[in-house]
Amino acid sequence: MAFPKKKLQGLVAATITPMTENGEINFSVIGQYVDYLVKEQGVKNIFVNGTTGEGLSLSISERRQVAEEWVTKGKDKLDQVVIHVGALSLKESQELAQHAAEIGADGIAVIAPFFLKPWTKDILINFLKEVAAAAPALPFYYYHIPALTGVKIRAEELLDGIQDKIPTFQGLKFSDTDLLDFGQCVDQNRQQQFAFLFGVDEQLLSALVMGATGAVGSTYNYLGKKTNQMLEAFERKDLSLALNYQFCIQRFINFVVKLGFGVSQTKAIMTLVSGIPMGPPRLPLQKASREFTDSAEAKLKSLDFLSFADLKDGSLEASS
Ligand SMILES: CC(=O)N[C@@H]([C@@H](O)[C@H](O)[C@H](O)CO)[C@@H](O)CC(=O)C(=O)O
Repeated sequence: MAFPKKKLQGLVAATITPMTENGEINFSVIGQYVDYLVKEQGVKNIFVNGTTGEGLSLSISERRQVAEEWVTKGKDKLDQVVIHVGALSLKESQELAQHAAEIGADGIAVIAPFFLKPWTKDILINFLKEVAAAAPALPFYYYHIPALTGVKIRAEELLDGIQDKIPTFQGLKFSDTDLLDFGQCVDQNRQQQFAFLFGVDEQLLSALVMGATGAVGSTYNYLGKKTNQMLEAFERKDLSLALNYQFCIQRFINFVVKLGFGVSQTKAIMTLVSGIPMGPPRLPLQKASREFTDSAEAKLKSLDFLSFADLKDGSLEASS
C-alpha cells in the first residue's frame, strides 16, 4: 500500500469552503488560503469537505472540485490532505473515495451515515469497509462525531479488530467530549500505529494527556499558531505553560459559544483574521451577524490573538 511515510500528526485544519456572496464556491482564494495556513498559522495538514467545509451541503460534483483544488494548490506546500468522503449513499461515498485516490490525496475519512443509520458496530464497519475498498491504497480514518450523526456506537467498540476488516484503517478523528471513550481507544490500541486525532479544540490539552497524536479542528484555521505553541509546551513537558495556552484558547471559544458558534461564525472569524473572504455559508445555515463579528473581533484583540503576540507564562491572570 502506498501509505505516507509519516503518520498524520500535529494540527490539521478543518478547511472552510469559501463561497461567493451568491453562494457559489469561490475556488479563486484556495491558493491564498493554503499559503495563509502554512505561513501564518504553521498548519500543514488539512481536512477537506468535513463539517466546517459544509461537505454534506455540497453536491458530489462540487465536492470533487473542492478536493481537487486543495490537492492542486497544496502540492509541495502541505504535508497531508485528507478528504472527507462520507455521504448517505454508499455509491456516492465510494465515488468520492475513488476520486480522492485519483487526484493524489493523502487519506480519506468517513462519518457514519446519519439518515438511515447503522445500529450496530458490525453494520457500521460493513459500510465503512465498502467505502475504504474503493480507495485501497489510501489511509482510511473514521470520523466519529456522534452529536451530529446521531450514531452513538462507541469508538472504542468500533476500533476493536478494525484492521482485520478494513486493512487501510489508519486512525480515528474523534469529535466528541467523551474522554473515557477516547482514552480507551488509545489504551487498547497501543500496539498499533494509529493516528488519534482529537476534534474538540477547547479540550485538546486533556486529549493530549490521554495520548492524542494530533488534532483536527475549525479553530486551527485562525488559532493554529497559538495552538502549536500549546503543543510545543506540552512536548517540552511544560504543563503550566500549555495550560495557559489552553485556557486562553478556551476563553475565546467560550465567549463565541455563548454568542452562538458554528460553521457560519467560523467563516466570519476566518475572514476577519486572515483577510481572505470566506463568504456566507450555504442554506440551511445563516450568515453570522455583524454584531457577532464585532464582538468576536473585540475578544480576539483583547486576547492578543490578532497580533499573534506570544503568550507569556503567567499571563493567565492578565487577560480576561
Ligand atoms: C462540531 C464541530 O464543528 N466541531 C469542530 C471543532 O473544531 C469545533 O469547531 C471547535 O472545537 C469549537 O467548538 C471540528 O471537530 C469539526 C471538524 O473537524 C470538521 O470540520 O470536520
